[in-house]
Amino acid sequence: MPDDLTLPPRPDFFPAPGGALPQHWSKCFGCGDDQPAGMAMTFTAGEGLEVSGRLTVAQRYQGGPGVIHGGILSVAFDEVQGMACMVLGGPVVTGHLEIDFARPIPLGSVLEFRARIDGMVRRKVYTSAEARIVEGPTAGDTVVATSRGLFLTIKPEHFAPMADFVDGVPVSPFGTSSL
Ligand SMILES: CCCCCCCCCC(=O)SCCNC(=O)CCNC(=O)[C@H](O)C(C)(C)COP(=O)(O)OP(=O)(O)OC[C@H]1O[C@@H](n2cnc3c(N)ncnc32)[C@H](O)[C@@H]1OP(=O)(O)O
Repeated sequence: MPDDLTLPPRPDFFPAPGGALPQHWSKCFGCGDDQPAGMAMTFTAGEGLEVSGRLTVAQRYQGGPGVIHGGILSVAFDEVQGMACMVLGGPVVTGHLEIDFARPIPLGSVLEFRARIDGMVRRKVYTSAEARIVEGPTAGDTVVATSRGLFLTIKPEHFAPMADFVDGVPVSPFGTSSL
C-alpha cells in the first residue's frame, strides 16, 4: 500500500453500529433480493469504518467435496469490501482482489465477514477483510480466510454503456436507496 493514504470520515448518513446497510443493487448476485440465483448476503454497519457481512454456505456453493467453492468465497469478499466503501457515498468498482484461503469451510456454515477501508489516495480505496465461521460444526474465532482489495471510485456514468444489458428493473440501485 502507498504511504500517503488517508482515511475518510464516517459520514452522518451512515447507519449506527448494528444497523442494516441497504443493497447497492437489487439485481446483484452477491446481495440482491431481486436475484433468485444469488447469494443473498446481508450487511450491517460496524464501529468506525467497519462493515459486517453474513453468508450462509448453501449446498450449491460446493467446490471441493463438502466445502465452499473458492470463487464463491471471493464473491463474498468482493461484496463486503465493496460495501465497506459505502461510507464514501458514491459508487465503486473492484480493481484488484486477493484472497488467502486459510481453512476449509464446510457447506452449511454461516460465515461472518468484517471489512473496512484501510486508506485511500485519489480514486484508489484500499480495503481488507477477514471471515470467521459463526454457525456450523467448525464454528469458532479462527479466521478462515482473509482478503485485500483495491476499489476505484467511479462516476455513475461508468455503467451507462451497459444499460442495454441490465436484466429487468432494479428496485434499489445505490444512490436512490434509503441510506
Ligand atoms: C459503494 C457501493 C457498493 C458496491 C459493492 C460492489 C461489490 C461488487 C463490486 C464488483 O464486483 S465491480 C465489478 C468488477 N470490476 C469491474 O468491472 C471493473 C472493471 N475495470 C474498470 O472498469 C477499470 O479498469 C477501473 C474503473 C477499475 C479503472 O479504470 P480507470 O480508467 O477509471 O482508472 P485508471 O486506469 O486511470 O486508474 C486509476 C488509478 O487506479 C490504479 N489502478 C487501476 N486499476 C488497477 C489495478 N487493477 N491494480 C492496481 N491499480 C490499479 C491506476 O494505476 C491509477 O493509479 P494512480 O492514481 O496512482 O495513477
